[in-house]
Amino acid sequence: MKTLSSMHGKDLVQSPEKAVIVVEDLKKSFGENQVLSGFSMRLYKGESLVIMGKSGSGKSVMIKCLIGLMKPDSGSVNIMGQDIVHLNHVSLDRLRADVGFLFQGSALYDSMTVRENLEFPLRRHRERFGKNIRTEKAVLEALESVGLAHTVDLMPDELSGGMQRRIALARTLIMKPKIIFYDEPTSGLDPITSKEIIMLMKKVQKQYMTSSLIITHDVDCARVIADRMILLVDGINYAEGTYRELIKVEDFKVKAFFK
Ligand SMILES: Nc1ncnc2c1ncn2[C@@H]1O[C@H](COP(=O)(O)OP(=O)(O)OP(=O)(O)O)[C@@H](O)[C@H]1O
Repeated sequence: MKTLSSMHGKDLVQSPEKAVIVVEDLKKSFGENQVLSGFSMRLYKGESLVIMGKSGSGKSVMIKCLIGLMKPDSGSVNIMGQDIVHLNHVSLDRLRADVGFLFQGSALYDSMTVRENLEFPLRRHRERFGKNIRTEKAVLEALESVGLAHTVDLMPDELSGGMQRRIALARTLIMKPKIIFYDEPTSGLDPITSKEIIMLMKKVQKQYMTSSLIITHDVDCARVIADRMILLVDGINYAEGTYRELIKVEDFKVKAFFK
């Protein structure tokens, strides 16, 4: 099989020691259905890496293997120096505090105010911040970074879909994660709100100096945000490169993404 994985974005420093996630030769099957058949990737510090794959290509399976929710059949996943596949629950939970998630739907708790929604992860990971964390300050800081400090006492159903997504991002940011996983961050949003979310993701990436792994179908989102992209096809990292590099590739499986 022809792979195009040797192409890389040129602008980022991609020395191995700068990798915050290293995935090697990940394989996962369900019975006869081989979903991942040797997927490898690296996410470098400060980078926005977009992974695209068509529906059913195994993006969710891959993410679940990355965060320890699913065990791969073989291969390795290393996040910030820790071997995820063999990590115990306690260490995994601790590591997950360093990794923020913004998943599809990004559900807020309907019965809690915005403030309570943001306080929730702080309480859950109290040992990370100590007893003396100034909760109110942390909540307002996170809300300010998504431009929604004025909503602190509102309930989720008083907010638009785009605002709810931004609050969910604030709830992720309050943990000061080193890596953020975004799963379809613009799904279900209109084009203008999608653009706002993408610009916000770019802004917080700089402000919080995070590394981002973004799963999306949205080519416009990828074009704007990706420092580098990986196309997941046939269970492998079929093609890798910047948006500009990939749109020039004369391979029908790659071209299918940019039609
Ligand atoms: N727990 C499971 N048991 C059996 N098969 C599964 C399981 N989880 C996923 N699969 C299969 O793995 C394949 C990939 O599914 P996955 O959800 O990862 O796709 P995806 O790329 O995330 O798709 P989408 O973009 O539509 O969300 C599918 O064929 C799916 O049926």
